[in-house]
Amino acid sequence: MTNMRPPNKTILLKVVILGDGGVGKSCLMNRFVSNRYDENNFHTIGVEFMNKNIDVDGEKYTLQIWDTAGQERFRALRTPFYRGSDVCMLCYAVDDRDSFRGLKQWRGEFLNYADVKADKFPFIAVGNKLDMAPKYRQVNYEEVEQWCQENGITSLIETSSKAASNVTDAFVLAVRQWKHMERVAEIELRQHNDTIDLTRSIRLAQNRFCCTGGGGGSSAGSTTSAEAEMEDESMRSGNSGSRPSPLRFVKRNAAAARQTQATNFQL
Ligand SMILES: Nc1nc2c(ncn2[C@@H]2O[C@H](COP(=O)(O)OP(=O)(O)OP(=O)(O)O)[C@@H](O)[C@H]2O)c(=O)[nH]1
Repeated sequence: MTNMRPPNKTILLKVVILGDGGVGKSCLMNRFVSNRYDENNFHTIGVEFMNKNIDVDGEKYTLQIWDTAGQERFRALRTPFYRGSDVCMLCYAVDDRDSFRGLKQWRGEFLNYADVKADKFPFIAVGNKLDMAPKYRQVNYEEVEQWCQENGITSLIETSSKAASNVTDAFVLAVRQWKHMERVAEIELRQHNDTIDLTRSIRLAQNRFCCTGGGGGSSAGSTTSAEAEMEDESMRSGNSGSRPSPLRFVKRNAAAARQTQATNFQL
């Protein structure tokens, strides 16, 4: 028994999306939840959230996605909502270098207000606006990958809400990152306790709950990614049978074009 979750229950995860104003956080959420894209989105004031059901690696999740205001003047309105998050998506736009530079500050703000440990929390970096013509690109995948490695962020993906590229994959990656952290926490817990006290609620890296309801969200309800069929061991390379060394970044689908670039954590 690896955890105390009853089988066939839906796991509710709070996913918070952070990043500079205009990088496309609201568009990302809307594309994922409703498959809609609005070229003339208004700036978010404070926070908004939407639910979406998704199956990942044979488990059902309801993602409660919190879209936050990126503009500095709304700082006080967004920060109270960081607590209780299970996953944090750090967003930048590939055509906006400042938004990449801002990731450090966003990560710091989140760690401060969510009150979680940096090395125990699942962050994922998301580079949006992948559809922009190459001449407008200001941020290279490789430099973000490097920054992620230096800051203990183990998942990176580029997306386009406009072109609907990699959007579901980004959320699947986020769930997998959460799952990975949960397993690490469980292993640590077992190492510290030979006997697990089943009457004690295990608060792993973050809050999480089980629920039986559908959680609202899109009428489309549950989304099943082809990748979601892969076992959680797919946090390892999908096309390599050998066990990779720990704490190493690899590119999934290395042969794929930039459009599908994603970095994932290696167990
Ligand atoms: N080319 C391109 N433009 C995008 C994409 N996503 C969003 N945009 C554009 O960027 C604008 C801002 O997107 P939003 O989703 O509102 O940005 P945000 O990060 O939520 O901004 P704040 O609410 O101010 O924090 C949109 O109105 C679109 O015009 C994308 O994938 N590609």
